[in-house]
Amino acid sequence: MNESILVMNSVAKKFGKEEALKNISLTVHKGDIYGLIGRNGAGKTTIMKLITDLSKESSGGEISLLGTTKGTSGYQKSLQRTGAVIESPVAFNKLTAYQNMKIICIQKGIHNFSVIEETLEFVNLAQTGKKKFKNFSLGMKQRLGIAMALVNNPDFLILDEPINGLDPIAIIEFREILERINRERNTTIFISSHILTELYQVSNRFGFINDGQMIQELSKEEFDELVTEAIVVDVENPKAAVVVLKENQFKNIEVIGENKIRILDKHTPVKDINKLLVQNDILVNQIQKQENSLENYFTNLIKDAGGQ
Ligand SMILES: Nc1ncnc2c1ncn2[C@@H]1O[C@H](COP(=O)(O)OP(=O)(O)OP(=O)(O)O)[C@@H](O)[C@H]1O
Repeated sequence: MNESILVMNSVAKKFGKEEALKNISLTVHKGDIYGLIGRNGAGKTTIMKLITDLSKESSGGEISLLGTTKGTSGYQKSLQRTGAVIESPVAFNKLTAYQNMKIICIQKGIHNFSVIEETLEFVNLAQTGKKKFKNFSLGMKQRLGIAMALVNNPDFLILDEPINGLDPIAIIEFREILERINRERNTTIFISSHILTELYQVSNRFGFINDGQMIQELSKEEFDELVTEAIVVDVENPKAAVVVLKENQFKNIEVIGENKIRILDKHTPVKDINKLLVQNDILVNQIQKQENSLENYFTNLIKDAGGQ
């Protein structure tokens, strides 16, 4: 069975009379890059603040982190093995990346400053020299925030909306860094966003929250299964392709363009289609899974849960 890094069980949080979180339960497994997705005000930051003990939950419920329960003495030790960037990355405007990292090292009792260069290298900030934090791009600021959270090599990394406002190239760079942290440092990552298409690119599991409630938790495979509708094959001779596929028991096939056929059974193995067509001298240019839009899925999920 998968080892759990974070388990929240029926956790609630009220601000005055407002119920910001209503019985939230979620599980992050070791090795996950878990994407917490929810619109503005859904409760993402509140969840992260509860986990990191920046805020107290209302009565009932339980939070367990790296095998310890919040409220017990061991929890602080688990927090020392956790890095977090919540809300926006905080650093001194007039200091460089190196100087900001040095302050964090001192605060965390790390005396071996070689970790600074190493970590800055890891997040592609080693070449920023004398540039001050205030002159960094948003992507650079986010990456410095991560570097600061990584100095003590945490087992668990919490990142609140780190991809907000990044351009597509910065998102790709960001994804590569997260994947490296996850793979090379064995760090489990918990990351939030209100933009599913962006979170989709980096996460392997998802939790969808709306209005303080968990609507659905699922893996990327389960998610792909839900949004995939059909398989589209780009071939040189679509009519011949349909005949060959039908003769070999493939069903629900239609020609949808000059060079395209669509197979409405999303479970058909792509490699079998390719092999069969090539064996019958039909050239295949491309095979693609046709998907429902991710944002549509999210919007419908919220509607089904009673939101607008
Ligand atoms: N300190 C606070 N006092 C009162 N209400 C709060 C406080 N912090 C959060 N809330 C409320 O709790 C709800 C959840 O807020 P939270 O910041 O967790 O949402 P979020 O999903 O992180 O949103 P965003 O994407 O805008 O950051 C909101 O209705 C918010 O107004």
